[in-house]
This record gives sequence, structure tokens and C-alpha cells, in this order.
Amino acid sequence: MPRITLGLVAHDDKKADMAAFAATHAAILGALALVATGTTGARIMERCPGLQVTRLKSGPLGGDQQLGAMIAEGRLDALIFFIDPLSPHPHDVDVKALTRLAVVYDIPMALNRATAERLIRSLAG
Ligand SMILES: O=C(CO)COP(=O)(O)O
Repeated sequence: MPRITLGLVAHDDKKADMAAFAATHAAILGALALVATGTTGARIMERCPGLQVTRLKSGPLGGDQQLGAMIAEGRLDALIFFIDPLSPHPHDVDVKALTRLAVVYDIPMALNRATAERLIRSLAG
């Protein structure tokens, strides 16, 4: 059976939280194909050297749009995106486009840790 592909993204103030989340669930994540925006992916691999993460461009430079394209092409099965709702983002339109496509294509999407904790359990083999 093909591996599930999971997208991982975190805004700057949520990156430590994402790294901790990845460390907690490294065993589950290790069985998935992981794709992340540039800086998020770097932080995850720094914290969890055993995890293989395909890194796209950084979010503000097109990484969110790359993930959106993967969704549109049927190449992303689920998305965990720790958004920071308390900070402005220059690429807010890209963030909106990504989350919109996740809804359009009805892929499971967690935008905060509480939901991600539930979603990740559903992805465990
Ligand atoms: O900006 C982001 C999501 O909108 C995340 O991008 P980075 O992981 O490159 O910081």
C-alpha cells in the first residue's frame, strides 16, 4: 500500500511546538512520507534527526503554494499546519489559499495542536 503523505507547516511562533509534536510522534511520522515548508522542515529534522522530511520552499517564498499544488494534484493526503493567529503574515493570501484547497479537496487538516493530536492517531498504521 502506498505511504500516506502528510504536509507539516508551522508559523514562526509555533515552530517549537511543531518540533515538540514531531518528537512526541516520531514513531508514527516515521512511517509516513513527510513534506514540509522549508524552515518548518529544517526545525523538525534538527529535533528529530531520524525523520526524513522533503523540504519545499519557505512559506513566504512559495512553500504554502507548493503544498496547495500537491493537494490539487492529489499528492497530499493530510495537512498539519500550526498557524499563529496573533501575528501578521506577509503571505497571508498563500496561507488562505492552502487552507482553502485542503477544504476544497476535503483532506484532513489540523490547524492547532489539539486537533493534530487526534489526527496523528488516525494516521498511525
Ligand atoms: O510561512 C509558513 C507557513 O505559512 C511556513 O514556512 P516556513 O516553514 O518556511 O517558515
